Order: sequence, then structure tokens, then C-alpha cells
Amino acid sequence: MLFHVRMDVNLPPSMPEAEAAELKRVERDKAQALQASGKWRHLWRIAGQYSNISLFDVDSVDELHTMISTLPLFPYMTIQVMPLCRHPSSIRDDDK
Ligand SMILES: O=C(O)C[C@H]1C=CC(=O)O1
Repeated sequence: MLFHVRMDVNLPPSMPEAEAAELKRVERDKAQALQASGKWRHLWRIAGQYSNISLFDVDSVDELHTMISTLPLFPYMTIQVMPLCRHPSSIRDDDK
């Protein structure tokens, strides 16, 4: 199952710089592990914003929820999820 996910990060300005840096480091490690697993298929920065557009390929909505809600930055993100299905006019024969 494919999901388009937008994540907008809002770290509180009062958060100490070292704490924010550590949070981002742990987040990066987790995001890269999920990408290596094939579950987090695409990760793109939205130009000019502390936001990303991602494509997840998971087995269920519950799996997606668990994946997203256990991200270290989850408490500081606004997240929008859009389920995707094949477009009847698509000429691609895969979903890559
Ligand atoms: O920077 C972000 O967009 C937030 C989050 C998503 C992946 C990652 O490494 O951090």
C-alpha cells in the first residue's frame, strides 16, 4: 500500500540547540534505516520549508501509523497522509 505523506516540522524555539541536534540525529538514523528497508521509499525536502514529502510502501495503515508515530520528531510534526492507488491512465506497469 502506497501513502503520500507530508511532514511539517515545528521545533519549539525554546528547545536547546544541543537537544534539537540530537533529536535530528536520531531521526535521521531512523529515517535512513526505514529507507534501507524499502518501507520509506522516497524522501524529499519541500524547497524553502522545514517540511518533507515522503512516499511510504507499507502492508497496512496500522504499520504506517506505527512507523510515523514512533519517529523521534513525531511530537513536533504536523502530518498529512494521503492513500494512493493506481491511476487508470497511468502508463507505468509498476508502482515505483
Ligand atoms: O527533516 C525532516 O523533514 C523531518 C524528518 C524526516 C526525515 C528526517 O530525517 O527528519
